[in-house]
Amino acid sequence: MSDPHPIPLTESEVLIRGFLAANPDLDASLGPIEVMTDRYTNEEWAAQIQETEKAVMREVESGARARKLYDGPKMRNGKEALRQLALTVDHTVLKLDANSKAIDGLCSEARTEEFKSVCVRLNYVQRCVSNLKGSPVLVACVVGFHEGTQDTYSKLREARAAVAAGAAELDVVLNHSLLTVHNPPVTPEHVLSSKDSAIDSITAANTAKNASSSDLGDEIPDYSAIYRELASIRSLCPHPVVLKLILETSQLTDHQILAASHLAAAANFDFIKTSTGFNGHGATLPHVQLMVAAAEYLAATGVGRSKMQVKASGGVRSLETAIKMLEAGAERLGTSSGLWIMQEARTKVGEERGNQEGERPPQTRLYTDDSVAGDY
Ligand SMILES: O=C[C@H](O)COP(=O)(O)O
Repeated sequence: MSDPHPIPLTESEVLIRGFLAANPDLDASLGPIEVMTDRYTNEEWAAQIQETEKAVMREVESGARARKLYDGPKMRNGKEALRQLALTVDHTVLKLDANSKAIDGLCSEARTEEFKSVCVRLNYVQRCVSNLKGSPVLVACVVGFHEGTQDTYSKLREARAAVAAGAAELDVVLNHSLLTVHNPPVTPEHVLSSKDSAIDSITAANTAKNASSSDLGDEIPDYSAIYRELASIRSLCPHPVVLKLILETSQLTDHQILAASHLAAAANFDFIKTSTGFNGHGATLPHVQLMVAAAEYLAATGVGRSKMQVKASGGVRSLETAIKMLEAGAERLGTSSGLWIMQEARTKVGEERGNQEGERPPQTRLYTDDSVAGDY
């Protein structure tokens, strides 16, 4: 029999075809698949990323980016501001010990507050979809959470399963270890001074170990492998599925954040998102500014089909932080403190309007631990 594919398949194509062959039942639900190819070598990606970095850093270092303010919800606008704010919130529960009751609570709060979405792990997607039937609240599911180091095939399987269960949005964790593999060693002081959980210290210690075992500081990271993974997920989860790439910015240098942003845009992701909330610090203002600058530059130079949005997540636990992130250009907030933020917003609206509209929600429950909002 003659070869049905006379042109050699790219690695993305092989991965996607392999996935479809192993999952024939998923095929019908996929819709038209545009198989995205591997496109460039690592050196070619590196050259493009360098251009992006030069342009974006020029703007950031001049101070122009930090001065740029976007329209956030203005509390003096009362209910309209509350509505706008709520529509930026992905109401999130990702703790492993979350139970069905917490998930049901999350959904009913999201309905009441009219949040944009609930963001959960795969095992709760179906439950959320059924809880939220008939409401505009979307269901978002994390993929590769929270390390991002799972192999591409398992991320594809997870992503497809989430879509099949009714998820409208996928928050995919970048395999950031592919970017940081050649980082210089992290100092033991850094590991010890980490204010993060024990798990983060282990991650940091491993990163340090990996970094010190290689002496490859000048090597180009495997950009092709990152692009291949993102392009495969995009191919198998076409629009209207919204794809967000969680960069885990606490683990990355500015250069690496820009490289990841560039690859996400090239693979037609819809959002770049700062953090999982489980590894290192969460969203910081400078990182959000950097990512917004990157998204704008990449759109202006035609990388990707449309402009990526930025989601600030991890440690967004107060109205003040939420508004700062939105004014820096973030368009979505990933937070487990959505109720608290809305409560603060209602109080503020009440204050700014002579207490006319200062009603409070019936309950305020945090889905986070008791740690203080990060001074990021
Ligand atoms: O994506 C969202 C984060 O996991 C939420 O983090 P947070 O619990 O610090 O709000």
